[in-house]
Amino acid sequence: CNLLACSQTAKPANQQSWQTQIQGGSRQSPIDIRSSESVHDPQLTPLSISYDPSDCLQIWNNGDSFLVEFDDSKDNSVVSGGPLENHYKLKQFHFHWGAENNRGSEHTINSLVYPAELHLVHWNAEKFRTFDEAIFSENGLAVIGVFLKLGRKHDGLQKLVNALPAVKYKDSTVEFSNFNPSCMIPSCLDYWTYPGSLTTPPQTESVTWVIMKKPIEFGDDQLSAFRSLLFTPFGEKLENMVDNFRQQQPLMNRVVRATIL
Ligand SMILES: NS(=O)(=O)c1ccc2oc(=S)[nH]c2c1
Ligand SMILES: [Zn+2]
Repeated sequence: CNLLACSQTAKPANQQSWQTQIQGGSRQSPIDIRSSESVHDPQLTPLSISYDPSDCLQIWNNGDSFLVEFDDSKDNSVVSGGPLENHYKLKQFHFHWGAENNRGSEHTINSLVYPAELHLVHWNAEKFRTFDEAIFSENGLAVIGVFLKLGRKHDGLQKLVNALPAVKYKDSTVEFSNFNPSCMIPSCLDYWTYPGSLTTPPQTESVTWVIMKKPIEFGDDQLSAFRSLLFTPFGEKLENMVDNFRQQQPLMNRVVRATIL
């Protein structure tokens, strides 16, 4: 399923950047992935992803995005393999999107922007005791990024979309159960991987990024439901939750590796 060729050599990273980055940050996210500069690594095995829908707990509007949160007290929803040395537990997933269809994703592919991007956030439960400890630690997190493009309505996503009006306002939560995030993983498991950071504060450099090469499709009405959420709490000025993505950061001294499965 690999449609994007990648060469064997990695060119020197772009050292200049006009964009802001945390003081002294050398591995910030997101980045623009230049497929021709990615390095095919035959040692990258397929990801092993297994989620238990009964671990799904609630949806929370945290004022940045809406987080679908999972019970990480058991070992049922985990990712391993690929570039990961350990198994990582699913903590939450969320999205980033634009006010208009020409922007929204955080990562870009050869400068191509998608209207939205899904982040499945996992933490290294073999090395750390809690998620909060992991976000400040090397190899603490593994985030799977999946691009969303507009097209056919995504049937699996509709259950989530139907729950969004209940979390319209910042700091609202709603019970949400029996949802399997596997329905949002593309059938083609080819990916790029690189060492990076959280894309929102504290922007700690604790993330192994795994960006799926193929997007999933979802419908205009589903994206409109994302855009109907608010950054602001009940009773305050209405500000639609849109354009909640960070600008691309300099690659600096990093190589993006690619699978060809
Ligand atoms: N957008 S993201 O890089 O996936 C991400 C994931 C988990 C996070 O926890 C805090 S705190 N900020 C976060 C950002
Ligand atoms: Zn994110």
